[in-house]
Amino acid sequence: MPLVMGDALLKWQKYGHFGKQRGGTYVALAAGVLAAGIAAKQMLPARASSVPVGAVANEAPDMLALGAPRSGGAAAAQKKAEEQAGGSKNLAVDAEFARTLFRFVKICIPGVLSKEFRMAVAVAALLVCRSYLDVWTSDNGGEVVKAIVGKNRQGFLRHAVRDLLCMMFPIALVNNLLKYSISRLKTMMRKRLSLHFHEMYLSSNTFYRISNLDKRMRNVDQLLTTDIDRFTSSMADLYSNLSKPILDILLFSYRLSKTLGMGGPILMIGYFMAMSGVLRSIQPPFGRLAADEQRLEGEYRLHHSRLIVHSEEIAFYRGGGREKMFINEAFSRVVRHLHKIFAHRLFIGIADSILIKYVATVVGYCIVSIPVFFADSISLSSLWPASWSWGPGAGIAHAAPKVKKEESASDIAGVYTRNSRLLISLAGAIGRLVLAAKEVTKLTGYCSRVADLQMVLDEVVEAERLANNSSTSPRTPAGLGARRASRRLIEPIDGSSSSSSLQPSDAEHPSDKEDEHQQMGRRAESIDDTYRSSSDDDRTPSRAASAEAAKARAKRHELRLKLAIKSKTKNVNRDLSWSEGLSSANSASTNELIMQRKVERAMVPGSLVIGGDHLVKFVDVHIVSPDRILLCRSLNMEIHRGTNVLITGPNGCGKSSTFRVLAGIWPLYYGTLIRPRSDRLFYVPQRPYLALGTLRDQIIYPLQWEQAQTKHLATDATMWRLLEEVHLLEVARRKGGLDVELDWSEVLSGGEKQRLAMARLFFHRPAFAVLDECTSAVSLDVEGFLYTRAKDLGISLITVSHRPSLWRFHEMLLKFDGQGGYEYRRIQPSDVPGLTFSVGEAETQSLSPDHSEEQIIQSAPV
Ligand SMILES: Nc1ncnc2c1ncn2[C@@H]1O[C@H](COP(=O)(O)OP(=O)(O)OP(=O)(O)O)[C@@H](O)[C@H]1O
Repeated sequence: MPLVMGDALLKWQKYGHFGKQRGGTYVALAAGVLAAGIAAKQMLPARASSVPVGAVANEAPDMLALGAPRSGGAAAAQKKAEEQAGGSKNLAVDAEFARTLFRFVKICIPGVLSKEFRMAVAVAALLVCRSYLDVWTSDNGGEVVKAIVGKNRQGFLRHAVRDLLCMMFPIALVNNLLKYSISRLKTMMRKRLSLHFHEMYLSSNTFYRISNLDKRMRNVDQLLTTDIDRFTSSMADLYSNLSKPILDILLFSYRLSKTLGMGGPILMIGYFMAMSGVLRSIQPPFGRLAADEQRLEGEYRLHHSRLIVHSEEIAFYRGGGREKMFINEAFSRVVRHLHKIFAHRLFIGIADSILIKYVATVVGYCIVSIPVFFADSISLSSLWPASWSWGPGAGIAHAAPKVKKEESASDIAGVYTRNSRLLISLAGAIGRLVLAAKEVTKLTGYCSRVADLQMVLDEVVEAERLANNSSTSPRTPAGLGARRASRRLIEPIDGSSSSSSLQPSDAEHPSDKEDEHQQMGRRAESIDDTYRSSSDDDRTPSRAASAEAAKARAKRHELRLKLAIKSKTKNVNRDLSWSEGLSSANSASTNELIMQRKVERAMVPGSLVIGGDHLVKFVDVHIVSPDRILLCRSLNMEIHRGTNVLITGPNGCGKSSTFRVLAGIWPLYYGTLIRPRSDRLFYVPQRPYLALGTLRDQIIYPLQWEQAQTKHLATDATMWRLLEEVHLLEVARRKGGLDVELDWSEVLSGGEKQRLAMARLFFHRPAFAVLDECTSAVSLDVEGFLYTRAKDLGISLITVSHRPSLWRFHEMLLKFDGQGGYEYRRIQPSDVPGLTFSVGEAETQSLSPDHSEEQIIQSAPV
């Protein structure tokens, strides 16, 4: 840029100062156009040399810094982001986009009284100020040069010293206030949108469903952090990058028209616009290339993060060499892909230079030469009829270049300086406008990603809400809608599953139990019909099927289910079948009778009944994985408070999955489930989650200390007592006590972590606890103590374990066969040689329906 300006100045000196004044003026203007061409070239987007959008957003207000070099790294990063957002999708700027954008704008700027709206108004006001200051700077620059060339000391002092000193404060203030306000606006909008999404994503178990069950959204973390940031930044940039250039172009063109006529600016604008269209049409698919680059970079990063996470295991295996191979291979793939991108950039860079730099210069020369060489035959103003009062020719017949022979060198210099600055500014404004058009395209990409997230969250949250509603009113269309919506969660994103069927696991042998299985198979098919019909419905924009259709489907299912129950062959392996469950209702407590009736009423697929604290009951529940594998069919199991159940079976048979369904984090597709409120059901996994915070925070998780104090009367003494009960007193003292913040998952051993999780269980004292191999790393003696303590507290234990030592703490056995079948029965002494518990005692516990919650709690020592 300085070279070009110097070159132009030399030409101006040659032809303007020493040569003919008129010719010199036009050559000076040509130099200005040349500079403008280069400036505009720097502003044009979407090519290897394109300006980073963020940089432009920040620099846009600073018209004086148009030619300033920009960070290549930032450019690359922004470009990557830009192309990633656009991806390989063709996203249109249409009414749908406008509607979606408007929805998000309303979230970001909730009303005219909001602080975001006030900030947007402030930015608009500052943009207007900035444009007027740009014009003033150009005019004043011209006056300064004119004073210098004309040796006008008074004029120089007035314009170069007094005026500039007076205006420097407002200019600096407006420039920096503008940058500050745009940044604040971005952050404010990001905050609004992020909080909006946090509200949905972190409500209930939506985060789990999104990442584990709903396969449509990948990298939600990236969407919630990076993409929302880019989207709001892009919106704020667009706001400033659209409004200011339009204002600038009008202002600068008007000013230039006073000396050049309107034709010059309009032809230049037209040329840049046309060329940007041409370049875009021959542009390689940078969106797809960048998406691939992101993927390969992601794979490369993944190898590094796996190395960090599993460093200890890899070190034990001495696997550094093998890992180096993985990492180097992944890195080579990145490099090869980058080379491909560079080759594309080489091609587009050549086209870019020719069309935007050199041909633009020629065009600039031609435009300003027309009045010089063809003054008598062609006038720029004659390109438009002077009679058009509204067009570019309006009033310019007399406004054609006003350079008179008698003008002095200082006048020419002043005109030159002002015009060249105005041309540079005009070119910059055109560039930003072109960029803003690109920004809109980019915004469609970000908008579509955020809109996808919004849509999935809407559906998952709605499914969750309806599922909760359905627990009290399972027959209502809302309940059916919930089940349909929850089924949608396992539809793969491409919808291919709509024609697939619910698959039995690979190990299944239908011939073994032909009769029973035929029936079950039919029922599984009926579920699949539901999947098909519901998935078709669900893909329609209205989502909710008509109430009639829902009722009809419910009726069909009810009928099928009744038939299935009626003709069900008795499973000899089951001690407690559904029919027995019904008949035993006579001896059940009133609560149970009410519950049974609820169950009868709830005989439509996938009904959840939130009951009291005394019962967990599965009635014909199918356990289905998110991959639509039927892990267990028609699970019937009844666990009264006070009964402890041991669950066994081969790996992958669905032991943990049963509790995913019980906890409500996997959808209940079929059957009826009765369970207590979520906070009365506790889950202790094999690898306990330890949150960030103190030891106290680990024990009371997920409560905060204030909540824990209110709800459980928690005190420091309780905390120490719990630590003592799980044999962690010494460890706690060694680590610095209750209030030391450490990364507990790092500083505790596997067994210590499991014992801490048991302290958490004892603190919360739920009605039922699912212990999923949660003492696998604990020594046998401590394990026995922990189980005894849990039972003493009145917690009914549902344990998944392969350890024979744990059998004695349970009365019932649920044994999966790994082929979709199971048995649920009382544990017999013969099951485990050397088992030492009293069967009579166990029987009393498990069969006593009158064993009320109050009795259990009262008998439990605290
Ligand atoms: N999020 C998931 N998406 C898809 N399939 C899953 C998911 N989680 C588990 N599965 C599959 O469900 C099946 C049952 O898993 P589950 O965790 O219930 O096994 P398990 O009986 O507890 O096994 P183990 O004794 O090894 O812990 C497995 O085949 C597993 O691959």
